[in-house]
Amino acid sequence: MLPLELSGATVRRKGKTVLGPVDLTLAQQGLTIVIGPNGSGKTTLLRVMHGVERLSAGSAEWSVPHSEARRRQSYVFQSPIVLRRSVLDNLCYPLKLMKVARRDRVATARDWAARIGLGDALATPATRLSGGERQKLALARALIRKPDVLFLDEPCANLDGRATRDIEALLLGARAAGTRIVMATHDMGQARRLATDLIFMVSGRVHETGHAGHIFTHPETPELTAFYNGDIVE
Ligand SMILES: Nc1ncnc2c1ncn2[C@@H]1O[C@H](COP(=O)(O)OP(=O)(O)OP(=O)(O)O)[C@@H](O)[C@H]1O
Repeated sequence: MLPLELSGATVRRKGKTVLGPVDLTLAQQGLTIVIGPNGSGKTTLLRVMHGVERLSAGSAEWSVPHSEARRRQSYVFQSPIVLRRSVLDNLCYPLKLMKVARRDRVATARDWAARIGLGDALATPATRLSGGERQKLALARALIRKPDVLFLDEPCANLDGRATRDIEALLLGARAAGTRIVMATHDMGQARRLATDLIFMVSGRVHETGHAGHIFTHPETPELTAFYNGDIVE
């Protein structure tokens, strides 16, 4: 379904341009990290790519029809959304929507529960899990569908080191299995650990973009240099 081509993609809200115009090609391979100050448009960019944000101008086109593209991608929010049901039911639900047979659903769900360290908590209501456990469950619910493309909006915000490490391991596993990942983060350490390429947003525009091997060591704009240094960028 890749590449995804954004051409002049623009989002206006209440007369204010919050994104764009953005021209961008999301290539076939890799793990793209989106960074930038608060309000720079990271979430809006992800939502545009995912196809849930109405464009005021421009376009966002996959190499397959929109309906097919939608089916083959998942989105994980910063505040994980879990059903008020058991861990097992949470994991079975996406498979049910995909019409997977019940026995296979349960086997796959058990396998994923074990992978995220919740193998002994199958019957626990998801609402009773810790923040880190809940985020892992939300990620497993996205990955269980084997999406071709996975969007994540700050999935490790407010998580401790261990939960963050677990989530990063799941993401690297998904990437190795062929899932194309696009993720917004505020954590520069995480960006350096995971990114194959970087998109740096400022004021709703793509300010700088490039491959990890180069952009972390040779930022071209003073704003990205300042951002790396932890200075305030507006
Ligand atoms: N529903 C809305 N109505 C009006 N403006 C909005 C709305 N949602 C977001 N915005 C504005 O759009 C701009 C981009 O917001 P966005 O959430 O995409 O930024 P972000 O980089 O993800 O920010 P953060 O790092 O704080 O999550 C901001 O100026 C924000 O105030």
